[in-house]
Amino acid sequence: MELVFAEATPPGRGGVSVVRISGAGARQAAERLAGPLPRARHAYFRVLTCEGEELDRALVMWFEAGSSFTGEEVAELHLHGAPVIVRRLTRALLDRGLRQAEAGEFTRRAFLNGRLDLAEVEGLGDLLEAETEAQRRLALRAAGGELSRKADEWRALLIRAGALVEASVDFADEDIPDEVPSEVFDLLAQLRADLDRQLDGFPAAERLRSGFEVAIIGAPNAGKSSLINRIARREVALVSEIAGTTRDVIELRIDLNGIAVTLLDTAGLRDTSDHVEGLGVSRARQRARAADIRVHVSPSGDLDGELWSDGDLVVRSKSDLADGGTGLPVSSMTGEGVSELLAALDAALRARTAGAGLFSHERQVRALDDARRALTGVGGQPPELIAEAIRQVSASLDRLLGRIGAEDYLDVIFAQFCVGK
Ligand SMILES: Nc1nc2c(ncn2[C@@H]2O[C@H](COP(=O)(O)OP(=O)(O)OP(=O)(O)O)[C@@H](O)[C@H]2O)c(=O)[nH]1
Ligand SMILES: [K+]
Ligand SMILES: [Mg+2]
Repeated sequence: MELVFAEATPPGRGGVSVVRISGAGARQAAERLAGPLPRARHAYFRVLTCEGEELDRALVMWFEAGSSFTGEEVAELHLHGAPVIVRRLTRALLDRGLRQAEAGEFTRRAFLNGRLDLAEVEGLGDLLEAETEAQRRLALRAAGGELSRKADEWRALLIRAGALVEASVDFADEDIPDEVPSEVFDLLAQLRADLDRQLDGFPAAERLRSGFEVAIIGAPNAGKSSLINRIARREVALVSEIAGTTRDVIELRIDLNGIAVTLLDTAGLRDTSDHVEGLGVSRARQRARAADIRVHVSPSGDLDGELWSDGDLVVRSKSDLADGGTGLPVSSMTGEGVSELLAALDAALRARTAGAGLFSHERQVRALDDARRALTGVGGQPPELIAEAIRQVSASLDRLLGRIGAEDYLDVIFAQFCVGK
């Protein structure tokens, strides 16, 4: 593999900037700048020199192939965190024929070298993007190999079942039908139940990873935009006494006690002859339907019967103006009821995350679903068919971990990584 390098820390000023070099010869490349670095995984404080000129004083270390992040020989230079130093070093490394790494290239190399499987790569990508505690926790489990261990567990079970099927085939006597031992069916039923459980837990896990959507809906002037502004503690949406102020859907990303939530402020729902407002209203309905929860807002505590879904919340807005009525009293003017509303939302979302599984990506679930399909109907067939089903499930698990069929997907996933990762 070609020798590549990149700044592993975010570009800009900081305490330190770390430049990582990966590939055969990484140590030598570092030694040309820093002098001899006899021991792997030892930090050396060195003067870096380039063309006889001092470049920086840095902490330098290297890792042998097989015990680094990428699996290749890696050197790390911990420089003073000034962009000008990184630029000077970049020039020096390019002059020496090293290439700048592409986005995600270090991780891609780690994957190709078998240091990470695809589920771990996805977890790592999620970890870098995590904004809330729930996202961080879920991503860390995936990056730490929990999905991979689950797949290994399933694989062990398949190997045992496969061996039993194999042993049941009596090659000597082709006239007597072969009996598959019942343990095989027990093992496959166990696998199937586990797959079911993980597939059932996907929607909640997916929401934990990507966030829930909560649509604030109601008639014009109900106070929807005022409410989202109150929650945001800033002016994210225009507010006016004119009915039909909001047209586009306005998104506010919040961290609700660790759960990522996107609140949607929407156009007031009504029949209108105004073309543009009409576009806004149909957009509002569409997004409201697709949302996980709708918060129905009106001064009387009414709800939109057409869009109502179990688990939705009802807010009686402008509670500072009038008493009585149904729904949670909330005033965006005084702030009354806002924290109660957020608490209710938190409880509603938390209830939906209760059965969250480990698998949170569509790609992973497709592989699990294939595996489950291969097991469907496995019962009284001849051993050859059962053996074939076992092979198919194995192939699905290989796809899950990216051992086969990942080529097209790799470019997509690594493009989301930043340079230096
Ligand atoms: N007193 C009082 N007035 C409010 C409250 N919330 C909103 N208003 C007023 O009600 C009017 C409409 O508020 P908006 O937040 O624009 O209502 P909206 O539901 O977003 O309206 P559209 O975008 O037109 O559908 C504005 O004049 C607000 O100042 C409240 O809690 N108390
Ligand atoms: K308004
Ligand atoms: Mg509005």
